[in-house]
Amino acid sequence: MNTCAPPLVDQLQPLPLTATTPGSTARRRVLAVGLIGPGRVGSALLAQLRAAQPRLARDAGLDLRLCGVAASKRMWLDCDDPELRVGLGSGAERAQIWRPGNLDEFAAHVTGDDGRHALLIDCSANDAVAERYADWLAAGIHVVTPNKLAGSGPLQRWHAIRAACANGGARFRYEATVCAGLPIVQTLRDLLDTGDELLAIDGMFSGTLAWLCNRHDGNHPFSTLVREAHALGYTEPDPRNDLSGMDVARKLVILAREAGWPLSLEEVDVQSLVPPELAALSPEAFMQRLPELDAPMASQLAAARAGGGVLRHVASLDRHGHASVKLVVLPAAHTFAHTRLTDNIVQFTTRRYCDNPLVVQGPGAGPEVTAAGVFTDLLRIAESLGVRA
Ligand SMILES: NC(=O)c1ccc[n+]([C@@H]2O[C@H](COP(=O)([O-])OP(=O)(O)OC[C@H]3O[C@@H](n4cnc5c(N)ncnc54)[C@H](O)[C@@H]3O)[C@@H](O)[C@H]2O)c1
Ligand SMILES: N[C@@H](CCO)C(=O)O
Repeated sequence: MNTCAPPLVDQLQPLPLTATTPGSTARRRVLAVGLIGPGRVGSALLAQLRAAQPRLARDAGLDLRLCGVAASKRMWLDCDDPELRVGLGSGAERAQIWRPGNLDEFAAHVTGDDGRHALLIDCSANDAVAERYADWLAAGIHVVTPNKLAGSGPLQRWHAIRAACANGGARFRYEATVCAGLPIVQTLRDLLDTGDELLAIDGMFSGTLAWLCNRHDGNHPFSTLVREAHALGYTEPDPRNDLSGMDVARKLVILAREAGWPLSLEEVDVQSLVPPELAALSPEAFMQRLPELDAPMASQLAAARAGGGVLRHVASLDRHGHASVKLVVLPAAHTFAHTRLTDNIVQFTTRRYCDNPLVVQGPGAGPEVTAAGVFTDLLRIAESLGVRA
């Protein structure tokens, strides 16, 4: 939800992404795009792509062609159509012709047979989609995703994805898997590529838990706040992934692997806020029993306050591969105590940034900012494309 007034910069002419003369076709590139997972993030991204298409064509010579949208059971092809409505609500369904979902057909359709550049965006939280990345990349299709399952899943699959990129030349970007739209993966990449050495990463990596810690002041039951965070699009599709600490653990694994450390999810020491008796329920049954978290969370809050501290969800990773995720009590003067709303904060301690770590901070969850992170990845790939079609 974006409640900010339009910034002044919107009134200025945007700068070109590449050195094109407006209207010139000298550097005009076509990028065919398919979106998988039109949920909260996917729908926000569709809206952003639609809004940016004319500007990108005019100022950057980039012809962004939205060729299809695939949901869990059905897909819609040939949707490079100004009438395509975003959000895919009931009105949109009436306006579109859906076919049964088939990711092979979907990828082939986006790729086309005219040698154009093709890019698939996975905005699902589905492992079966992540399982396809290596094949798509090997076939020359670029992949962009906020889905953490490939980056934090089996190491063998992760290596296959990296190998497919190295061998096939297609690019895989996943900035939005860590802290939504914040530049975390790219910052780490830049540090390492310029010869710095990572010593540790510490911070708050959950927008949902940051927001819950900020809002949980004793005036509202914790369960009410979790429902609100879900409705605002901050949580994972199943909020237990946030409350269990597993979503943050996945982010640590993604960053560790980026640094070349072969960390696996099982190696992260994670403290869960979900009691064992609620862990195996269906998502719907879990949401019904959410109030069972109210009393334990109220008592954690009271204990923190009694000691003059605040509750914060903190994660750490060091160069020996030790990774931990937990709810802690911090002194009210601590840097992490002064974050707002869904703020994430990530501290990189490196050989260069040693006495005073490099810090990135800002909103770390929500459809708009996450979609913007995905869009940025798309643009980074588009910048590197040659003219083909
Ligand atoms: N919401 C955030 O703030 C945020 C931030 C960073 C990353 N993410 C990640 O972005 C992704 C999407 O999150 P969301 O909040 O939009 O979730 P969502 O549940 O709103 O959307 C997911 C969509 O994927 C679809 N889907 C599921 N399986 C599919 C399949 N096999 N093929 C095609 N579509 C399928 C679902 O039907 C749904 O429309 C997740 O991987 C999440 O971890 C979300
Ligand atoms: N559910 C996640 C989204 C961003 O990855 C969070 O709250 O941080």
